[in-house]
Amino acid sequence: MLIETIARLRPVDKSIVPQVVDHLNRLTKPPGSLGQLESLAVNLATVTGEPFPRVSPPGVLVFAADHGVAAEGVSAFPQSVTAQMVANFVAGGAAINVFAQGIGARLEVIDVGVAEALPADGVVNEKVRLGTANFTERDAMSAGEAERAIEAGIRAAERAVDAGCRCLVVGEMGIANTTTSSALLAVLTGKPVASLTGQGTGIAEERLAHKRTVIERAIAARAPAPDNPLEVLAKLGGLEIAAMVGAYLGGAARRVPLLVDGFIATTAALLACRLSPAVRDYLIFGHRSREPGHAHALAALGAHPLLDLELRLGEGTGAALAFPLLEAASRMLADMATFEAAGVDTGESD
Ligand SMILES: O=C(O)c1ccc[n+]([C@@H]2O[C@H](COP(=O)([O-])O)[C@@H](O)[C@H]2O)c1
Ligand SMILES: Cc1cc2nc[nH]c2cc1C
Repeated sequence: MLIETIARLRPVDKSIVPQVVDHLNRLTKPPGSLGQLESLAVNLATVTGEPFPRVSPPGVLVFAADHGVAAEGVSAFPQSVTAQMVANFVAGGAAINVFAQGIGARLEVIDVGVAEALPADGVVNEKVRLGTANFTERDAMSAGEAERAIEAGIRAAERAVDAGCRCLVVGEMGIANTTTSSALLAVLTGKPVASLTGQGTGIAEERLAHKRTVIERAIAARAPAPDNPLEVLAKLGGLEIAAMVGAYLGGAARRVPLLVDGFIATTAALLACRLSPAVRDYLIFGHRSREPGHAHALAALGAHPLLDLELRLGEGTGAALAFPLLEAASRMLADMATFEAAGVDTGESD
């Protein structure tokens, strides 16, 4: 399924660009005056292959899993919070529930590896294993498990598109997953661990040095080949990150715009692009996270996020908050009057 999805994935069709730019320049505004909203509209057209792309309704996918490295004391919160927050997602009380409702999204919560049993109702059970192993001691998971988690993500993206979603917001929940993401990024980018490691849920400054040491020790012990993204993912984790990789691959194969969230989501996006570079064209970056490593992850993808609200929550919240800008770009193309139709005189450029 992974191989077939990658084989189906094509770069976006740029032949539509002149038609869309021409239309944008006929709309009742000085050419280019809607700035980044205009480039966003062009992007949406190339992704979907439609001159009047539609992005509603969006689908929000929240992948949850636990991380064995939590045992090293790298998070400000205990591992139990992952399962408890999944229960909160099901009950509708988390930030992502509120923001998803605000944009009329279909929300799905997928358990790919929460360490505890979860209620059957309201969570898609794709549990690959009960959390990853502590990667300071052994590989986080096997290559087969990484592939199964990726495939759970592909299935989730396909379910959302089959249900009518025209844009995907990909989010996550997993205590200690900033440690995993920093380790992944250090290997994938070759940048020093210190520059990629931050406070996550809010560890004290003193504990940050310990978090860095844990990551450095783990990378030295696991020594994954940086040019083998599946090996990097299996050795360092995590299960929800693998599933997000799958959601990006599956969504790109179905030609829907993919809204990337914060630090963890961007790390997964980088992995997806290493597996299949064509994915890059489908990614729209929702926001810049407060987590310091996010800037490096964004730079590795040549990405410029839409919002900078100093968020550091995850769950897909920053991406969901950026969705109204995509909706605005889509409506601008479809609903604005042209100079001709509105009887407005054109300017010097025509
Ligand atoms: O999205 C981000 O940029 C982000 C930055 C910091 C923390 N988080 C969230 O916080 C959790 C990971 O933080 P930590 O400290 O446990 O590694 C995980 O559930 C993420 O969703 C998310
Ligand atoms: C409460 C809480 C909510 C979260 N949502 C995503 N990561 C989180 C981490 C914590 C601790």
